[in-house]
Amino acid sequence: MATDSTPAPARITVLISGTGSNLQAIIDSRNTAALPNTVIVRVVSDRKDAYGLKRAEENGVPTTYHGILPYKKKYPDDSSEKKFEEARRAYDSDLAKLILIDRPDIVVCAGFMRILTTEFLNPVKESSIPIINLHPSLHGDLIGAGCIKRAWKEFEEGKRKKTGVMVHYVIAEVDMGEMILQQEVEMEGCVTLEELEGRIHGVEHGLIVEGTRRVVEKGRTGKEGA
Ligand SMILES: Nc1nc2c(c(=O)[nH]1)N[C@@H](CN(C=O)c1ccc(C(=O)N[C@@H](CCC(=O)O)C(=O)O)cc1)CN2
Ligand SMILES: NCC(=O)N[C@@H]1O[C@H](COP(=O)([O-])[O-])[C@@H](O)[C@H]1O
Repeated sequence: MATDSTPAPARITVLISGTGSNLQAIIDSRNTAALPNTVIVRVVSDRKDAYGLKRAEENGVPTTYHGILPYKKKYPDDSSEKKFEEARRAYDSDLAKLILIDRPDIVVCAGFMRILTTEFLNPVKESSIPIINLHPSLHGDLIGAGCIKRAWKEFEEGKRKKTGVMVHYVIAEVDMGEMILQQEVEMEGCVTLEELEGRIHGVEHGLIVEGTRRVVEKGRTGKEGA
């Protein structure tokens, strides 16, 4: 409830597909100096078994499972060129309708493992709602899914010594939207992939909260508070 002095809390919708450790970081940061005056209005997962749904439920956050299967059954065309294109577009169109009902001020992709089509991006953009994504690579370095494993392979081959994490705006071109902030992660000294994953996740949890705060702040004041 807004009062004359305190604005209404910024409304956050989070999209997930899995464990939800980054969602947990956002949950834990609500209404702290790290993420002041915020409320998570919904968590949406494309995977029914995503542990992040449980994290949300345990913290009183509304959840929705939005699965692709009914769309693949309705639009079964998996021909080589189609690749369930119609199913994906119908899925994304309904996903946009679903999240717009909550009137979010920001949509955060926190381990959401689907490429979003313009059927989702356009309606959300028309509502002037920013969409941001957490990505385990530096801007313009590695693109798409499986970046941590790819960075590790190149490290083992002596082709790289560092990787990183970024938070960026989501546009149609995957992982190429304007960077909001990023942080390098040194790979030297890592003996296993799991060790690198631990270093990366440790950086992610801070970056996703700060990236969300900056974009929320920009929505409030017009300036991204760095
Ligand atoms: N249009 C955009 N969509 C998404 C972006 C983006 O920047 N633009 N960021 C991603 C997150 N992401 C990397 O950060 C990412 C996630 C998933 C994939 C991918 O190839 N997914 C496959 C597999 C889907 C499945 O498992 O069923 C796919 O969608 O075919 C690439 C990048 C969020 N989306
Ligand atoms: N391309 C997107 C991508 O790879 N995202 C990655 O998914 C994981 C989600 O972890 P979480 O479910 O524990 O938050 C995170 O490592 C995030 O960087």
